[in-house]
Amino acid sequence: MNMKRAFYIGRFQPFHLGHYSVITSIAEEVDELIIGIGSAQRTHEANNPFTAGERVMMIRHALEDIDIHFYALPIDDIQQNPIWVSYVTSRTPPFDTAYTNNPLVIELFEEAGIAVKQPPMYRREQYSGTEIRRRMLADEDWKHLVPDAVADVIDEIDGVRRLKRVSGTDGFDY
Ligand SMILES: Nc1ncnc2c1ncn2[C@@H]1O[C@H](COP(=O)(O)OP(=O)(O)OP(=O)(O)O)[C@@H](O)[C@H]1O
Ligand SMILES: NC(=O)c1ccc[n+]([C@@H]2O[C@H](COP(=O)(O)O)[C@@H](O)[C@H]2O)c1
Repeated sequence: MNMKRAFYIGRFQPFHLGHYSVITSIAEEVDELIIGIGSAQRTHEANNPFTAGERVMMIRHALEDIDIHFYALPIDDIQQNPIWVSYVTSRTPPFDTAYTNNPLVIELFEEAGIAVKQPPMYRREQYSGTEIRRRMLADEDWKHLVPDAVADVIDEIDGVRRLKRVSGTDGFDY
């Protein structure tokens, strides 16, 4: 059986409806999708508030209604860009296409001879991790920008409170 398998990487801090929209499109093109949870080691930081395990939960629950077989795999950063693609492929199922808009990731995959597809940006002004974290810190509405299941995970882990604490915006100095 010749399976069409693709790789989609992001930090997913948090997983939002832009990511969801990309994955629904990819699901129409491939049999299986490997979702790389990048910078897996980063957590409890203003730009990376959620753990790899929490991001696995977000993705697992958010994609329950999409008809695709996927693997969500945490991938730590390493210091050497030239061997990053080998590092990724050494811990993922085999794939033939990488989906990303990150210029460094595009460069590294293309140099390694792996086909890259750049998914079109979907309502980027709102569907952006940076914008969602900004709204969380400012007590503005953000739940409509993520799948309901992701909002539930963030509530369960008290994620907004953590983000405020690690960003130093809860009234304390760190
Ligand atoms: N609204 C969107 N529509 C389509 N693709 C998106 C959208 N937002 C992010 N992506 C893509 O998804 C991949 C993973 O993105 P990432 O997890 O960095 O989200 P982000 O919203 O860009 O986060 P941050 O603002 O925290 O950097 C990247 O290739 C990114 O370009
Ligand atoms: N040397 C490395 O570890 C290396 C190189 C390229 C991308 N990455 C990671 O890939 C991910 C790319 O995701 P984004 O497109 O969301 O930035 C990030 O987590 C980034 O740190 C790591």
